[in-house]
Amino acid sequence: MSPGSPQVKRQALQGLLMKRFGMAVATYGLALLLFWLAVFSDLNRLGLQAALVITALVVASQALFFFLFVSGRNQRFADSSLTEPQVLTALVWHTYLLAQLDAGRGTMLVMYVVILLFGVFQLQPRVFVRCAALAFIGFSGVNLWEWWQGELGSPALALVQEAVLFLVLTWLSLFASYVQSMRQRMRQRRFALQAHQDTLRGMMRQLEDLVATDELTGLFNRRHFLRLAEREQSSLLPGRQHGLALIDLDHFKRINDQHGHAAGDRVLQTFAAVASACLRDGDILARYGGEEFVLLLPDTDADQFTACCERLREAFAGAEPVGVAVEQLSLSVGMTLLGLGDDLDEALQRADQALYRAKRSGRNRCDAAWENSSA
Ligand SMILES: Nc1nc2c(ncn2[C@@H]2O[C@H](COP(=O)(O)OP(=O)(O)OP(=O)(O)O)[C@@H](O)[C@H]2O)c(=O)[nH]1
Repeated sequence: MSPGSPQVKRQALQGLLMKRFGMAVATYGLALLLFWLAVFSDLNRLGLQAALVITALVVASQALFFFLFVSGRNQRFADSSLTEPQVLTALVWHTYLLAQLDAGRGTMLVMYVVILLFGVFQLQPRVFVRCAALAFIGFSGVNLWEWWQGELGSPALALVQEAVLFLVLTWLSLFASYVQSMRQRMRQRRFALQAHQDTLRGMMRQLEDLVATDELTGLFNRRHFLRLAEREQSSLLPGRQHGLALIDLDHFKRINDQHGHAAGDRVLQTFAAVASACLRDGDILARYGGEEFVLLLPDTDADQFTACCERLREAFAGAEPVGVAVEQLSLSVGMTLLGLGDDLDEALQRADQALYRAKRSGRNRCDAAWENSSA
């Protein structure tokens, strides 16, 4: 599984969500502690038994969320963090517990802020306002109900609490909206940056191709070939060898002189196309310079390599460059083998000497210099 794969990303996100849920549970723990302090200090209207039932229900609601996260079922929801349901559940519990308090109600108002802070970074402004409104309506409902029942101790104090809660919730909603717009802007910047990076990467690739490629034939150039050949040589297994050949088109000067430089170029392109078609994917063919080419055939022996070069020579002899009426095309090849400890320059010199012999013996042939290689 690669680090960037969707599964790994999902696992990392799930880990983060579990951590955040752990924070929420810890906050519940503290809130329940305060609740029980209120129960034992007679600030709470609930009896011991009712307090126990409420505590059990609160724990059960958190157990449900825990189950959703642990089983991965949270991922079936549009927002897998389940922030809104968690915040709403906490608001409902908190409002209920506030309703059971007498004098301590004002002090515990601050817990609304703690609950809503969980949604500041995750909830859309609209959803956040909805949650804040629920908190305010819930608290106002408690006060109104008690006032209606004639149980509200101090209506003036309740009014001040309402005003403070309204102010704090309004401020929090504005803050949440600001945070969301900042996040949106940062996300857009990140996308723009990623797009720039992709463009740069594409340009780098194009540049690398340009630096490695011969413009006329589309084959690798000499410098890139030497780099690839060294890499191939270092990956050779002991006792195995690569085939190395220098290929030179015969009487190429004559083609240029008789048909023009453009026709000569087309013959070079024809060779590149014909030779590429004769070779396999892992074989490395490059333009070594002028009308000379170099071939590296990985992991081969003298017989297989000779057969490959002969096939290539025959294929070129039968080629017909478009728009160039050349009587007879031919090439000469100098072959050698390259072992693990061999010097690449020396191997190229061996191939060059074999090529020289092929030319001297009348061209249109393959000659080999196996003798100094470990063949
Ligand atoms: N059209 C064209 N000609 C090129 C290019 N590069 C080198 N040449 C020509 O290739 C010719 C090579 O000539 P020579 O080195 O005498 O070799 P040759 O005529 O093939 O003779 P042998 O190799 O002995 O068979 C020269 O005339 C170069 O100008 C190129 O990119 N395009």
